[in-house]
Amino acid sequence: MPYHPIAPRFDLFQGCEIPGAGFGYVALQDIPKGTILLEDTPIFRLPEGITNEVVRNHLIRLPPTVQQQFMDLCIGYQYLNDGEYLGRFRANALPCGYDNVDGTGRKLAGLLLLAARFNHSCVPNVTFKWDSQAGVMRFCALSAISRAQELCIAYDVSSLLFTRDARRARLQGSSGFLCHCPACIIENRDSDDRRVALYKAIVQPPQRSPRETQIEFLSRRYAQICTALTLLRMEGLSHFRETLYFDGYKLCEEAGDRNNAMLWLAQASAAAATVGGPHNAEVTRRLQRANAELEAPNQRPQILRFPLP
Ligand SMILES: C[S@@+](CC[C@H](N)C(=O)[O-])C[C@H]1O[C@@H](n2cnc3c(N)ncnc32)[C@H](O)[C@@H]1O
Repeated sequence: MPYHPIAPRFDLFQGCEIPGAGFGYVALQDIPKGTILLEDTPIFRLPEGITNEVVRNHLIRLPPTVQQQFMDLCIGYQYLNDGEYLGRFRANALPCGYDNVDGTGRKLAGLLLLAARFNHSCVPNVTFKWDSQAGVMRFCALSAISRAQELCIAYDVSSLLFTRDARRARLQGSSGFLCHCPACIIENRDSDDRRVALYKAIVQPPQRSPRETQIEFLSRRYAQICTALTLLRMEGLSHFRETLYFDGYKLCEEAGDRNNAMLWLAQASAAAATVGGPHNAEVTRRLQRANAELEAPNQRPQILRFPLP
């Protein structure tokens, strides 16, 4: 049965001018965390390395109103040399799965006419995930959003763990604009320090030193994970919680602390559902396995070493 995307929730948000960032979306009322805001179907999906002519050829097959909507999209100055079609495509497309039709498995980017109006923020409150079965990109509220707040996605999730200057440089290089989001508009050394600590905890987790016992190392890593979860909250970030909870789960398993492993895994699953929708296959599989194992009475541990923070 063909999938019918939900209608955009224009009862919850509307488009308007955003100072310093062109057009964007703003909440019309308080929006609860997890609310599906938009399911958008790409007008076309294309691989990397295409030409202006290829984009034009896809566009001219579409109805004139769609062509006009495409031509109304913004084109960042660093894409001007690409030509008016490829430039607009590159400035507005989002990653939309892989090419499984021609067997190449190439990464594809898709042009979503409504979603192209989401601005970027380094404190994103909207997340998106490509649903390959339904052929739609789904946008959900990553946190509770207050009335009049702008709805923003992260164009580059990995750069959320950089300092303000590094984030701005990365976005200027990749997307051609100077970020004016709430986290970038004023310099904040404390925020920079927090993001550096988060980068270390998430991207460069520590190795066990030769002087440490295994339990000393696990305790040190556990303290770092708990601190990182607090820092994410202080920075207003909802991404990466899944990774940290999952690391907490593995740590508890390594320590033989199965009861707490289970609790950490449940948190990883809940965090994964918030960021990526309810179907994170790996976390779901491990959760089922851990549930089954915990049902065996002889697996129950006596010691609770690594409780959730
Ligand atoms: C995909 S479009 C988003 C919608 C766009 N604002 C519009 O008017 O159509 C990306 C462009 O929006 C602007 N933009 C998005 N996020 C921004 C931000 N955080 N700070 C400043 N400009 C931003 C930049 O001009 C960028 O090239």
